[in-house]
Amino acid sequence: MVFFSFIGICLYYIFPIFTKYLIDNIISANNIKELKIWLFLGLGFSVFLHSYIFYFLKYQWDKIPLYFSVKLKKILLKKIFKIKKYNYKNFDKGQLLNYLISDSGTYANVVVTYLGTLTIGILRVISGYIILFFINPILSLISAIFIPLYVFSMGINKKKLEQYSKLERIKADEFITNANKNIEGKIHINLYQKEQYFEKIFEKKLEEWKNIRLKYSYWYNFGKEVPMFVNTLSSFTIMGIGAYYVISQKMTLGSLIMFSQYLSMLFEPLSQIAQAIVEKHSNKGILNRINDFYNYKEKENINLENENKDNIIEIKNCSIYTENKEKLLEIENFILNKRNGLYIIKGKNGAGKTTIFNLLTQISSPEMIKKNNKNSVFYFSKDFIKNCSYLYNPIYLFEGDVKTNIIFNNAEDSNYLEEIISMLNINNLDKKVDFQNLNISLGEKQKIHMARVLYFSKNKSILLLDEPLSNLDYKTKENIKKYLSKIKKEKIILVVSHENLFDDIADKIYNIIDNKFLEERKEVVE
Ligand SMILES: Nc1ncnc2c1ncn2[C@@H]1O[C@H](COP(=O)(O)OP(=O)(O)OP(=O)(O)O)[C@@H](O)[C@H]1O
Repeated sequence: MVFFSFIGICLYYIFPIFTKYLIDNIISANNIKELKIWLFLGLGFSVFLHSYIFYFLKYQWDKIPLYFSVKLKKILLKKIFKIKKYNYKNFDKGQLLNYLISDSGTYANVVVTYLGTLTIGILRVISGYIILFFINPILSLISAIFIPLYVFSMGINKKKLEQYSKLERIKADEFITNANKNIEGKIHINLYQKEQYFEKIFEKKLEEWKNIRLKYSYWYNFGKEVPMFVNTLSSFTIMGIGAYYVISQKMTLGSLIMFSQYLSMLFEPLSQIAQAIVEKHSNKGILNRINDFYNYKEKENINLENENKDNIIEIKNCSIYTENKEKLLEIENFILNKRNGLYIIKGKNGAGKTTIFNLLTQISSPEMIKKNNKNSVFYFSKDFIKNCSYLYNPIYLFEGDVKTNIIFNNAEDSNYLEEIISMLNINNLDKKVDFQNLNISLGEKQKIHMARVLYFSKNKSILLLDEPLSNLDYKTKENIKKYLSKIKKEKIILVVSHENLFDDIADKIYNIIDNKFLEERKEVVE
């Protein structure tokens, strides 16, 4: 690209020579015949020059930030997927959407434009200056005085721009989060006729963003205009001094006009450099946060206990706190050895049942666990997550048919899939799941969810089921019961349920009563 740009610069430099020739040789000699040739050549050259600039410089240059931003978007999504599950809650959804949709594009544009403009711009400034020096050394030296002034003017609003660019992004994130909520909640909002209420919140967020954006825009345009002022000032001054040279016949008019054309060619890259520097400052907020996110390092996995081969789970004298540091429950003794079976956890709403599952699968932070004394233990086997399939709520359906929603892109195990779907009475594997999942009923969603977790549990030894019976019909519930009583011989199944349907096939029942995790029914060892 630098090579193509260099050729472009050389071609560009031919134009002022045309002008000088026109003024000093054709106009002064009243040569109409040569004027026609001049016009013809000039036109041909302009077409060639601008075709070259359009294709090799503008179009090819444009590809670079586009390719870079596409690559960056892919990298950022990978990074999002790598964030530990329990740290994910610390990220704002709007912020992550902004990273993927807008910030990555701006980042690529700013970096590529900045580096490109600096390299090509400096090359153009140096070569342009050499030409000016050869035309008129004194005028070129006067022009040089303006260069440091120009450079200084580029950084005049640096601090303000950086400050507002950071703030602008924060407000944009909040706005995107809110916009996303409105889109997701549209039907609910309509049902309660609360459009005005949500519009007000939306407008408030929009207004906050707009006000910061205005301040940002003020400093952005101010920062761009100061170098332009230096530009005008310099060409104005130099033309005045040049006019003196022409009047005192030390320079021809053609040379002065050629000089002024080359001068504008010198100030053009300088303006572009100034522009690129202003862009860099004005997007500092984006550059910094993308860099920070890219370099984001997470705390190492908190190692809870040493490997204990006898038990799958061993929790003794521990308290579980919520993310807001409120005590949720105490577990005096919860030991699950490697004996297969069905274990039920009960308790009122908000007692902490799901939290236990989330802690075991590291969706909730291990920091929520507090050991009460030195004999306390919070242990689950290291490969717990690897060996477990978890019916995690809320239900997640994605674009694709029902079958894809069950097996993702896994190779199809037809017999196994058939066994699951007939047990769950699923008969619409080809049905497309629409944008809002409106064409899938609540019970159908729960069945797809259940089918997925069972399909993925084939080679796993632990199954965690959080409210597996929600919205299901009686027949399907009975089928699930039969199915679980069969597979409990091969797996450890932990179930959170408010229903008593599984009680008679359960090997043990736990209950959370008054914030205490208790064994309600001891295991019957056959
Ligand atoms: N990610 C979280 N951030 C903040 N608080 C949380 C989080 N997860 C759980 N909690 C708190 O923990 C409490 C217990 O939630 P949990 O989902 O474990 O209850 P549950 O026993 O499964 O209830 P339910 O039967 O209603 O599903 C909640 O009231 C909530 O305040």
